[in-house]
Amino acid sequence: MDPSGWERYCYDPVLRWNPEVEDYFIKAYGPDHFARISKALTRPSSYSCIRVNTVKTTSDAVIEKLTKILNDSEDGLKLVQSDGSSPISKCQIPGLEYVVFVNGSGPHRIEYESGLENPPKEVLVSRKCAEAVLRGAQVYVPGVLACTAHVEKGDAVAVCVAMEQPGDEGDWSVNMTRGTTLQGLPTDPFYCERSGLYIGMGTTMLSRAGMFRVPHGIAVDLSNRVFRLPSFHNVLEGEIFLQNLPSIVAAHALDPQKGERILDMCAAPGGKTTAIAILMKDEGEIVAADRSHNKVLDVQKLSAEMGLTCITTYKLDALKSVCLPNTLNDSTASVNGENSVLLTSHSELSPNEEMASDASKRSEAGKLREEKASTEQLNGGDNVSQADIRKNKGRLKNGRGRTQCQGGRAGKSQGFPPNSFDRVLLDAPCSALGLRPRLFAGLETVISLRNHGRYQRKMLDQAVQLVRVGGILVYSTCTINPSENEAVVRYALDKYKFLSLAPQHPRIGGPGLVGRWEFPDGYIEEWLKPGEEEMVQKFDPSSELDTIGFFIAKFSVGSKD
Ligand SMILES: C[S@@+](CC[C@H](N)C(=O)[O-])C[C@H]1O[C@@H](n2cnc3c(N)ncnc32)[C@H](O)[C@@H]1O
Repeated sequence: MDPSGWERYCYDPVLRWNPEVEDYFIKAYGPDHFARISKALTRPSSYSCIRVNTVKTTSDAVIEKLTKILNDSEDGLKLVQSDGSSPISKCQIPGLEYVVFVNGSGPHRIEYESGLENPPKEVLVSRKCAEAVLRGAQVYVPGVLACTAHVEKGDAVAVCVAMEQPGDEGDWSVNMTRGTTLQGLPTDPFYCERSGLYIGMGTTMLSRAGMFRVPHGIAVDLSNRVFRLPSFHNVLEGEIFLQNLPSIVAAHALDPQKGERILDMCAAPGGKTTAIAILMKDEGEIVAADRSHNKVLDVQKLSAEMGLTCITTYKLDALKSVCLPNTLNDSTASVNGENSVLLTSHSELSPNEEMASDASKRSEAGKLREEKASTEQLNGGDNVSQADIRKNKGRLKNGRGRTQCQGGRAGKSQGFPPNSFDRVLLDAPCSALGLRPRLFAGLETVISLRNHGRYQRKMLDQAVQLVRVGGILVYSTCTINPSENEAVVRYALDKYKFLSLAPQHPRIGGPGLVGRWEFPDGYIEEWLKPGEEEMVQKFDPSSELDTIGFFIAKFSVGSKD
């Protein structure tokens, strides 16, 4: 293939940001570091991280089973490392020996079998589809946007990505009608824009007509990928959980102890909840709450699959997690020693904060829509009717199962009394600007980023009240945005003098950002003070650990008087 062909048919994406956001991140990280972060975000981690359910099995047993599974699969052959060694290994970080890594590989240079003179047949997929494919998924029918004419089942095709393009008014869109025909010629829609956005070569499982006619199924079997990572979909269910390393570390930072009462305020789908339960050897009580009813069911399902019984799930808005004792209503007060079905004292949000809350809800809604597997409908509201309270009370009296895993219903909670938990995890909803691979980041503005921070501070206000004196609060996000990380920590430490940053074990992330930033509109954001930066963990996607971008702060709760 000629050199210009290589340039076109390769994978070398440039992450697009809102210009003001880019300026802000460049100030925060420095231009070179931010360029490295931006590049790292466009790639998947080079390994899959697997948390072993030590309540059911051991890492040695899992390694043995995975080795067999990989050896038996076609992918496995491709995963064997260049020196012939196994791609599967145990994590060497003390305390994390129950974590197993499976190395992938890439980026690989793919032979697209033809070049500019004789372009390959192509299938153009949505960005979300491409991001999933880069993580190891197949190309499914709903993700296909366009395809070359006369493609038949069994044809070899190059798969490329349709990226959002800037509009005249600072907006972004993919102006492409599903079913568009590609010629592989410069006259094609988005011909130039697709350059450097080829993610692999595969074999069509359907003809072009089939791809746009059938509702689901695999459209392309992508056998030759830019990144090769094994897909562990439905593998060793209940025995393993695919989880990013920083998320596992967040559960360790909480340092849960057997017999304690722990609240996970934004728990779904339950990755950290189940990690915490395993660290507690399934002894004690973990209250796992989430705003979304369907997502709470996911937590129940995961808990049941993993055989964990110490998890109680509730549908609860984290902004309304605290119920004050003077709002107790006899008819809904604690039943059987449970103190979760209570009338709630809700803090009113200012218009700005309503906006923040709405923005965050919208971004959550956006994320939800994008999750192909999810069938969830956003819940219309979190208000609890008297009928619901009566029903809930009845269920409790009749003796609810501890994990409520059966029956497909999530108990609604109206909040918990202050100081009622030993430890609280607030793994907050966030801009998710640390998740990898990410091919586009243009939608977040400095205002939306700040609004995420406001929403998180409101949640933290609730969390602080729920931890008992002497207890622990862990705050985490999966974003690189300082407004949602360091600025939230600054807010917490300045507002609540009884909070102090506590050391975390293990500490494998880097330091947080010290300083402040004045936005062009005059808004000043304060980050950490000197001496605080080593107390938090900031996982840098461009660092050697090769993780997602993630942030963890651990607070000790002193006397609240
Ligand atoms: C980052 S995810 C949590 C991931 C989870 N901790 C895990 O490890 O699997 C954030 C979660 O917050 C939930 N959420 C968003 N707003 C919420 C709110 N106001 N109250 C409770 N949960 C909320 C979302 O439904 C989402 O499941």
